[in-house]
Amino acid sequence: MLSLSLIRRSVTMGSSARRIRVLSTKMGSKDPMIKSPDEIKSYPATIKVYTRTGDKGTSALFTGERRSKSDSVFTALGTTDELSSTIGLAIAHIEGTDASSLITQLEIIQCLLQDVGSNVATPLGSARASKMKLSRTRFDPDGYHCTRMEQWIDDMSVGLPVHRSFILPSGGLAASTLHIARTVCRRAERTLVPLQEDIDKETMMFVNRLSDYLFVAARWVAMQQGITEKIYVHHKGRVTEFDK
Ligand SMILES: Nc1ncnc2c1ncn2[C@@H]1O[C@H](COP(=O)(O)OP(=O)(O)OP(=O)(O)O)[C@@H](O)[C@H]1O
Repeated sequence: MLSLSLIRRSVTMGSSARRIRVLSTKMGSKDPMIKSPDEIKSYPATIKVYTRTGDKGTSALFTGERRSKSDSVFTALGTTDELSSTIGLAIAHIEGTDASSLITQLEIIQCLLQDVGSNVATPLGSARASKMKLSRTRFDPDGYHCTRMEQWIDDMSVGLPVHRSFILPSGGLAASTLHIARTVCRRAERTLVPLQEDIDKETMMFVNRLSDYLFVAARWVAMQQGITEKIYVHHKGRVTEFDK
């Protein structure tokens, strides 16, 4: 079986997996979505990344429906993609540091964001969303991922310095990148709000919890790396060396 995550990536992130699907259709498979690993291995190594079908400003949902790329669904998909990319950058800054134990969690989250994209790309109210597609793209039905992330948040929170004031996005390259990821996450959440009728409620919960996770993760990384976070101070009347 072609793994579900591969199928999902094909819809949401523009990977070569969709080309595999297109190719398998041409090869005459009854169900183009389901291929054995051996069949996939036998595909030519140079599968084209582009189909040119999106050149006129429309693209396809997982249901096959085509919509304008300015549609809210693609805004949400694109923002989820940005979020995952930013987490990838944070991982690159964490690698090889004292905070590297966090990478497994961040990679799991990147995979879950693919699943979020699949959920978004299969609108619940769409007449073209078959039962099979809906069950494949159902996100976190028992709330497992959200609950696990809450546990991760609680675990990381132990021992973090307590501040009475705002913590500024700071704490070194890795922590600051996680803060950027947090802000992209909040933007992703805002893009999901208009789609609430068409996505699973657990998708909203997960993305909302993820911004909390990224905030705590940024602080935890700074602490692991021995970098002091910057705290908000009220500046009115405070003289700096440039004011003299
Ligand atoms: N600009 C976009 N923003 C967000 N999501 C997009 C965008 N363009 C496409 N997508 C989504 O990502 C998937 C893969 O992207 P891809 O670039 O392959 O699509 P396309 O532009 O329609 O096709 P092609 O690039 O082959 O002409 C699409 O099926 C669609 O769900």
